[in-house]
Amino acid sequence: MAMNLHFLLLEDALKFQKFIDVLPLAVFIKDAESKILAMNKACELQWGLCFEDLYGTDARQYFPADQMKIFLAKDREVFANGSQIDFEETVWNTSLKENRIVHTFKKPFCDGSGKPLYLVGMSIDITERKKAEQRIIEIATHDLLTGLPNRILLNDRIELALEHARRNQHKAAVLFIDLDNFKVINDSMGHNVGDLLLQKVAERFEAAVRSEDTVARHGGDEFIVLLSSLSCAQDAQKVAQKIRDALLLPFYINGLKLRLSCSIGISLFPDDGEEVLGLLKNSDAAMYCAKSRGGNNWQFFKSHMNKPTN
Ligand SMILES: Nc1nc2c(ncn2[C@@H]2O[C@H](COP(=O)(O)OP(=O)(O)OP(=O)(O)O)[C@@H](O)[C@H]2O)c(=O)[nH]1
Repeated sequence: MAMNLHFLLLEDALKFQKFIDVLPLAVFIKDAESKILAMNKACELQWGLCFEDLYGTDARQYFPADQMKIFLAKDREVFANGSQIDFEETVWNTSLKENRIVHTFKKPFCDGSGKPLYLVGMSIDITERKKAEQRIIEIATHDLLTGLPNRILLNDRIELALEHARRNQHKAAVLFIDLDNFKVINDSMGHNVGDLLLQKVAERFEAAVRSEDTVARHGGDEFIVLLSSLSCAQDAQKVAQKIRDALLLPFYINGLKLRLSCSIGISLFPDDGEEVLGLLKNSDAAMYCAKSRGGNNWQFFKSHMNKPTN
């Protein structure tokens, strides 16, 4: 029997157990020392343990120390405040041997004077929902082909980098990269080869920068690299050089040897703009300048680059 409710008669206890076993949510009852007095079938499944495993033994052998700490702290909160709490937590499932994310409610069961005697817990497994939410966020913020951050996430990262740079009086740089003559590869080798090449290009760019920097796909054959913390403009130049050189090594796709180059425009924070849009626009203008000089080079933004040409 998954309970030790000494305050109930045996017959009542059996009935009570049957009632709570019908519930699809995990239900458990604890005393003021956080000892489990009862749990239902759904709770046994959620924790991968049966009542006999827990009754009279030390629960610390089943749950990781950091989880136990939270379980006990939340129990104490309920007994101290006498009110219901609800929160998300991670619970180790002993039989699945994996962590599950659950939404737990803990409520005191009080005597006539309002003194908490027991704790009634109810918990719903939200692991799959969390994974689905995570997947939706992933899809909404990343480019499907390369797995790189997309424009939405990039804008967020630039905002954060600018905030950080303002606070710490650092520079930051936006590098606008456009592949040279990529259309020729698509047209001559086919879109599939073009797709594979874009994936490999993304890997090369990522390998060329530090982990705290961001490489994003802006769309088509355009990429943005955000250098979030620079001490001087020369550092941006060094990275641009590295990125350019990284592309010059040949790519091998389906037995084909392909060569590629890119044009890079660099805008600096705060020199060339203090906001996301301005920095992107100015790095784009600098990239066009690099392209107009034959590609395979990089240019820093200069104010005349934004002036219309006749
Ligand atoms: N394979 C593939 N091609 C893409 C994708 N997105 C955009 N493109 C192609 O990328 C090419 C970009 O061409 P353009 O912007 O004209 O530039 P370009 O040929 O690189 O020429 P320049 O920029 O002037 O050097 C076009 O052929 C697009 O169809 C994609 O997801 N996969």
